Amino acid sequence: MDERYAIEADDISFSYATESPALRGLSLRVRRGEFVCVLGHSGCGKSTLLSLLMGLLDPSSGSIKIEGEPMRGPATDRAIVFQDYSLFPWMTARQNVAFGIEHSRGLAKKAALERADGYLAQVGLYESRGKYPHQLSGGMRQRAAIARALAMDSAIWLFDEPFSALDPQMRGSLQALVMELAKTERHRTVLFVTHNVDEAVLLGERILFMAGGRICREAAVPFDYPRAKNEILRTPEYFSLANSLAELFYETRGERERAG
Ligand SMILES: Nc1ncnc2c1ncn2[C@@H]1O[C@H](COP(=O)(O)OP(=O)(O)OP(=O)(O)O)[C@@H](O)[C@H]1O
Repeated sequence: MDERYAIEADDISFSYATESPALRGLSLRVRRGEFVCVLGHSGCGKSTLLSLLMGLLDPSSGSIKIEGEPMRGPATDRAIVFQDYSLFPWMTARQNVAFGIEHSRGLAKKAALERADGYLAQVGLYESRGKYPHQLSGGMRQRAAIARALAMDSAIWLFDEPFSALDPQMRGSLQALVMELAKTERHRTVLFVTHNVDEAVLLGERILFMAGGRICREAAVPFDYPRAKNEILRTPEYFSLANSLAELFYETRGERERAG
C-alpha cells in the first residue's frame, strides 16, 4: 500500500450501455492533501470519472484505490459537491447539514443540529440556517452543500463544476472559501472539475486536462497558497499557463467524436 496517494486510478475504462466508451484507459494519482483541478471539454468524461471515484459506478476494466485500499463503493471518506446543489428541498439548511452528521456519525438529532450550526457558521450561513433551499440564492445553496461536505468530515472532496451557475462575484467568494477550507483548516485532498481555465489556475496545485476519456496533459501551477486572484492574474506565469490551457481546449475540440 502506497501511503502517499489518496486516489489512485489505474487504466480505468467505462462505457454507458449504448455509448462509445466515456473513459478509455484513464490513469491518475492524487497525493494526500493535494488540490487537483480537472479541465476538459463537455462530454470528455469528467463527471463519469467522479462517479467512479465516488463508487457510484464500477469501471468496466482497471482498478481504483482510495487511501491505498481497493474501492468498495460509496463511503463517508469521500464527499461530493455538484453544480445543482443537491440539497433536500423539504429540509432547512440546518436540517440538510445535520442529516449527513446524523447518518454518517450516528449522532442524535439534537446534537447533529447543534453541530450543523458550527459548519454553517464556517461557510457564512449561520443567520440563514432556518431557510429552505428555495429561499436561498444559488451561492447560499452552494455554501450549504459545502457545509454538508464539511460536516461529513471526509478526507477527500470531489467537486463537479460546483460554481458554474453562479455570478462572478459569488463564484469568487466561494472559490476563496473552498481554498481556505481545503488548505488552511486541514489538509484535505481535493479533485475539482471545472470548465473554466481561470478557476483551475486559481485553485489547483496541479491541473489535469482530459480529452477523449483520458488525461492527455498535466500542468503544475506555480503559485503558493494562500493565493489572491488579483495578485496572480498579473503575473507572466499565470498568463503563460492560462494561454497554454486555452490552446489545449482549441486543439482537443472534437476529440471525442474522432476517438469514437
Ligand atoms: N447516464 C448516461 N447514459 C449514457 N451516456 C452518458 C450518461 N452520462 C454521460 N454519458 C455520456 O458519456 C460521455 C461522458 O459524459 P460526462 O458527463 O462524464 O462528461 P463531462 O466531461 O462531465 O461533460 P460536462 O462537462 O458537460 O458535464 C458523454 O458522451 C455523455 O453523453
